[in-house]
Amino acid sequence: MATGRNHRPAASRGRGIPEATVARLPLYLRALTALSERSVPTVSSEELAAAAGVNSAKLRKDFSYLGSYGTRGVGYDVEYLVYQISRELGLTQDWPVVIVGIGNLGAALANYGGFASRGFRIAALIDADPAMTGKQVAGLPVRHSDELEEIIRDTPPNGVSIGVIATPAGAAQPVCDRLVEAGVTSILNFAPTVLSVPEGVDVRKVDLSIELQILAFHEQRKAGEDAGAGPVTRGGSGKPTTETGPDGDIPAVMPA
Ligand SMILES: NC(=O)c1ccc[n+]([C@@H]2O[C@H](COP(=O)([O-])OP(=O)(O)OC[C@H]3O[C@@H](n4cnc5c(N)ncnc54)[C@H](O)[C@@H]3O)[C@@H](O)[C@H]2O)c1
Repeated sequence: MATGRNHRPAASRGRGIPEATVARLPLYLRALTALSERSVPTVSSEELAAAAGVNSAKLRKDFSYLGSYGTRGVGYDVEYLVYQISRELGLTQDWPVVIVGIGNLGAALANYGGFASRGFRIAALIDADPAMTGKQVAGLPVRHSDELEEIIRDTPPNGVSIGVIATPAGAAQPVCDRLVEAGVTSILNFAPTVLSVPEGVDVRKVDLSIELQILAFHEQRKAGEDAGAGPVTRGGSGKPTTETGPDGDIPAVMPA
């Protein structure tokens, strides 16, 4: 059974920010972080919307939920918005994450430097293969899955609440069950299977092959339009799109 620990970011839900807005906040944050790295002090809603691939009216509405309205003629303060969005997303605190399944994908994820810089600390790498135990991946020793529960419960300061599943599809549900039983309340699933979880547990699913299939669909449509059916439009919807995601039809990372 999931423990009573509340690992959920106090953020959004309690204050009634729509899920669609929450899903766009990381896009704004990514664009704002790039501006911040270039020491850009302020940004207009139009510029930021274009950089994030979101409609600017939607952006202004989203920011109103954060209580951020910008200054007419000046725009939004980049550093302050980075702070506000990070706080809203719960990124001002450190989130320990475990990755289960340290094969090709799990090792690539472990080696990805972008987690730490966004407030996610890899607490442990877990694999069922005894031959993997103790091997160093991304500077961490792989731990055997027999230790999974202990790792989830005992990682300081409050255990682990986020688990990444990168096992073969057949192992994903049992791994998910064990993670949840030990106290994990958020799961990022890369395995091509639909996970069932109890209420209160969030699952996000990443499937790059689905993204490719969506691109193939748009390519096919563009090819049809090129053949004379009408003007060529990006994304096939008649409006310019830089990215399909929370502002578009299909999320890049899907709820399970
Ligand atoms: N979502 C995507 O876009 C995407 C992309 C690539 C791969 N995948 C999926 O990710 C998964 C991993 O792919 P891969 O290429 O890394 O496979 P892989 O075979 O290289 O690695 C899988 C690892 O999981 C471990 N494992 C198996 N059962 C386990 C269990 N019960 N507990 C802990 N560890 C266990 C294995 O020992 C192995 O090290 C697959 O399900 C694959 O389909 C998804």
